[in-house]
Amino acid sequence: MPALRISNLSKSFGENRVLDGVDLNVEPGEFVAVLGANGCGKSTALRCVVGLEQPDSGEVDVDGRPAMVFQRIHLVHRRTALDNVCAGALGRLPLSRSITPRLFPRELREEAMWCLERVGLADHAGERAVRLSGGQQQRVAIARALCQRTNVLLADEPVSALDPSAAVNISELLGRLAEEGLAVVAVLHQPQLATRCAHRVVGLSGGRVAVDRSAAAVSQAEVDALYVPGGVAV
Ligand SMILES: Nc1ncnc2c1ncn2[C@@H]1O[C@H](COP(=O)(O)OP(=O)(O)OP(=O)(O)O)[C@@H](O)[C@H]1O
Repeated sequence: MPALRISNLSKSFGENRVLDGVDLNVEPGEFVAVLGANGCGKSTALRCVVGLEQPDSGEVDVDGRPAMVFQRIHLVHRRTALDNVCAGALGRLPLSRSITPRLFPRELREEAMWCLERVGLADHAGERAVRLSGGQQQRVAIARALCQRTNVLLADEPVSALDPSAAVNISELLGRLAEEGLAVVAVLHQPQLATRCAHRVVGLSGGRVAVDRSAAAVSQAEVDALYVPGGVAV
C-alpha cells in the first residue's frame, strides 16, 4: 500500500492554475525525485501534502504524518545538533517537558541520538548547529524530521544551497533512508542527481505529472522537455 497517495490534486492562486490534477503514489522504500521548471508547482504540491497549502480539490492520503525539510535549513543555531533533533518531537511532548531543552526526557535524547546515527552525524551531537557545515546542518534537519517518527519524508530543494559534493551526499542519504523503509519525495533542480540517486523520477509540467519513470529508464529528452517553456514531455 502506498505511504503517500495524491489523487487529482488541483490548486490555483487567483487565475494561476498551478496544479491541475496531479496524481502520485509513493511506496515505502521508494525515493521519488520531482523535477520541473521554476514555477511549475513542485513546492506547492509538497506544501499541499504537509498542510501548508489547502488544495482546491483532490485528495492526499498519508500513512501517519509527513515531515518536511527545506532548502533553507531552520535550525536553532546556538543549540546543539542533538537539541535540534529532539525538537522534532515537540509536537508529541507535554508542554512542561518541551519548554527548555534541559527537560528533554532521556528516552527522547536516545531516540534523537539514533536519528543522528542514521544520518551519519552522531559524532557531532554535542556541537552547536552554527558550527556545522551546510551539508551537516541539512543532515541535522533530516534527523529532526526522522525524530518526528514519520513514514513519509518530503524535501523541498534540500541540496540547492549545498556544494556539489554535499549535494551528492545528501541525495545518497535520502536514497539510504528510503531503503530503510521511508517513502521519500524530494524536489531537485539537478536532473543528474535525480537519475543517480532516486529510484523514480516524476516531472511536473502544465500542472500535471508529465513524466513518471524509474530513474534508470527516464531519457534525457524527457527531462529536457520539462524545462522547455510550455513544453510537454516527449
Ligand atoms: N502563496 C502564493 N500566492 C500566490 N502565488 C503563489 C503562492 N505560492 C506559489 N505561487 C505561485 O505558484 C506557482 C508555483 O509555485 P511553486 O513555488 O510551487 O513552484 P516551483 O515549481 O516549486 O518553483 P521553483 O522551482 O522556482 O521553486 C508560481 O507561479 C508561484 O508564483
